[in-house]
Amino acid sequence: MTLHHVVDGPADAPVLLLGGSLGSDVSLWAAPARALSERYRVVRFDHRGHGRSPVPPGVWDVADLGRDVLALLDHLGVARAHYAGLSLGGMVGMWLAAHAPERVDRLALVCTAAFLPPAKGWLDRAAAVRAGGLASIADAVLARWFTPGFDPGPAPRAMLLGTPADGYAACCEAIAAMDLRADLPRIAAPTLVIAAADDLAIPPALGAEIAATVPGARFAVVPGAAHLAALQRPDAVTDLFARHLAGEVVGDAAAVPTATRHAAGMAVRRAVLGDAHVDRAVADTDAFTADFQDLITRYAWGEVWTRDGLGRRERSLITLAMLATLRSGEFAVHVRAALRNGVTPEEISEVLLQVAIYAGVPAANAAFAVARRTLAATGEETEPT
Ligand SMILES: O=C(O)CC1=CCC(=O)O1
Repeated sequence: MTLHHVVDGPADAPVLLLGGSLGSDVSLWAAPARALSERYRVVRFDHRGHGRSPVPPGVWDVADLGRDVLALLDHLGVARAHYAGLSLGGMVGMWLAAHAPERVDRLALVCTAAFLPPAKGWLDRAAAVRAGGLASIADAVLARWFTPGFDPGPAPRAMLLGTPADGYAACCEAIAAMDLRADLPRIAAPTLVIAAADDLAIPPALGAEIAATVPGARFAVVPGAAHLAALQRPDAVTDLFARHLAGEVVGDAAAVPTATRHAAGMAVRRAVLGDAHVDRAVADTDAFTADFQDLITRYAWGEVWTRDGLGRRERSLITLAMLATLRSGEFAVHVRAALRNGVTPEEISEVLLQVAIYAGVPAANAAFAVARRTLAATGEETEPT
């Protein structure tokens, strides 16, 4: 299978591959290709199941999409190329740089993530598209492609609606199954990660996590753009590509420590609260709560829960006492977290006795009730045996 592709620029120039997002085709890159083809042989391609590329039967994963790109390079007789990809295209770029490092020169990753839970959201979207076609999700997708008030004209909707439903759905399923986080430290290509300031589909924090984990990566944020930054701010994206490909040090290394805290916080938050809880919190995040979620992950989880001075078990005991005293709705979540951190039901009971003495019997009484229900739901024994 050969991916549909469009080539611009001199035959003897260095090759730049451009891979697009879910629901896009080669037209996504028309403006950057026009500018960059003065210096590069720009090869824009449609992922399988997209644009004019074939839609192979069956399921596939991001590795299959990456192998399609390697086959395209072979078809073109190109040993090594620069690669830039947006969203799904960036996911393919991370896979390529980690699994075929000899084929990737410089790498640019735009509005993308190495891991994009919850899987259920992607599987639900795939099912909706298989049942009702792209029209059934078009308004929701377009609302996140551009910032409110930006008029992209009719072309992006037509591009999305022109995507084969089976191809789109299979790529949603590939994203549901994707976890490239372990690949990131292996990427040796000089990497520029670009996020869009107003991207609600893949917020800048996820790009920052990539930049924090890929050795030596730089991070830049394009203002005034949402997810399809290549269409909304082609000038800014093209400028960053051009400078990065020319070897200029582009972007902000200072953003990386913040990203590191976010990545570390997210890892601890997942270990303590569980993937299901964190996936729900991430999925519920919107423009109103995004900054708060970022603060919690970076500060509570990335700065305090990660400190060495106390173990997670001790932090859980203290947290239970405080949440019980405050009669917080988060108490049940932290009962489950405490079990994960090695606290026993007997110790939870001791904590609540202490709460009764120092914070008051009513607070302890309410917490005992919640703790008992929560422990029963997790299958923990609460009666003396
Ligand atoms: O369509 C979206 O919601 C955003 C997105 C994720 C991967 C991709 O290519 O687009």
